[in-house]
Amino acid sequence: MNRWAAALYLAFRPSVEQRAVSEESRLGGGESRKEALLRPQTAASSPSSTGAAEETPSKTMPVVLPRPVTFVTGNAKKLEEVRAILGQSIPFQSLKLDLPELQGEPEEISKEKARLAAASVNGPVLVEDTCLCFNALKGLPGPYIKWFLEKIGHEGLNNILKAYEDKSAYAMCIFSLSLGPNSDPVTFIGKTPGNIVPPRGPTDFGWDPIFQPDGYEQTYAEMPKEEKNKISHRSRALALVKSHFAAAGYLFQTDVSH
Ligand SMILES: O=c1nc[nH]c2c1ncn2[C@H]1C[C@H](O)[C@@H](COP(=O)(O)OP(=O)(O)OP(=O)(O)O)O1
Ligand SMILES: [Mg+2]
Repeated sequence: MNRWAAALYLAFRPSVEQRAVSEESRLGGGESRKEALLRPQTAASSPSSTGAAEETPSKTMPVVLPRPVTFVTGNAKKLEEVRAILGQSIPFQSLKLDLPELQGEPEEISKEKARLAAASVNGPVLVEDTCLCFNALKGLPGPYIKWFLEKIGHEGLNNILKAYEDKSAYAMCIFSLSLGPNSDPVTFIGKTPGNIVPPRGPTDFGWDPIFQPDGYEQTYAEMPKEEKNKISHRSRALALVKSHFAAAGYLFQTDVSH
C-alpha cells in the first residue's frame, strides 16, 4: 500500500488559476492595492515591480510541499496570536526554537531566520520578525526592540523619547516563507502606526502596554485580544500570507499513516 496515497489534498482556492510559487513570488502575489503599508516584498522584485494588475495566469503545475508549513518561533505569545488569526485557513504546525538573528535591515533578518529554520526543519517553514520602530529615531530600535525591552523596559523606552517631541512609532511584522532549504524566502510585511505612551494594561506580551495604535484610546495591551488581532501588524502581515497561499494553491503531501 502506498502510505502517501489519498494524502495529497488541495489546500485552498481551487477557483483561481493555480500558479507555481516562483511565479507567485515574482508577481508579489496577494498584493492589496488598498493598503499601501501592507505590500508584500519579494526577494527578486523592487517595490515598483510588484503590481498585482500585471498578473497573468501561468500554466505551471502547483507546487507540492512534503508537509504543512512549520511556524518556527521561540515566543509562545506570537504563536497564540498566529493561531487565533490564521484559524483553519492555512494548515501549519509549530516548532519552538529560538533562532539566532542576523543584524541588519529588518527584511534581511526575517529572511535569514527563514533560511536557518528551513535548514533546521528540512522542509517548508514560516517565521516572523517583529520590530517596534520610533519615527524620531528613524526606525530604531526596530528589530533590536527585544534587547532594548529586556534591558531598559517600558520606562526606559519612554525615557528615550523624552528627548523628542515626536512620539509616533509603528509596529511591524515581517513574515518569511521558505518552501525548503534551497528555496529563497518570500516576505510579507504588515505595519500598524501608533504612538509610544507610558505603560497601560496587562504586561504579558512584550511592548503591548506602551503602544497605542492610531485611532484608539487603548494600548495594544488594554485592547481585547480579538480587537488587537483585527488591526495588528501581525494580522496585516498574515492577511498577505493568506492571500499568497490562496493564490499559490499549494498541494500538501501528508503521510496519513502517522
Ligand atoms: O505583538 C507584539 N506585541 C508586543 N510585543 C511583541 C509583539 N510581537 C513581538 N513582540 C516582542 C517580542 C520580542 O521582545 C520583540 C520581537 O523580537 P522577535 O525576535 O521578533 O521575537 P522573539 O525573539 O520573542 O520570537 P522569535 O523566536 O519568533 O524570534 O518584540
Ligand atoms: Mg527573536
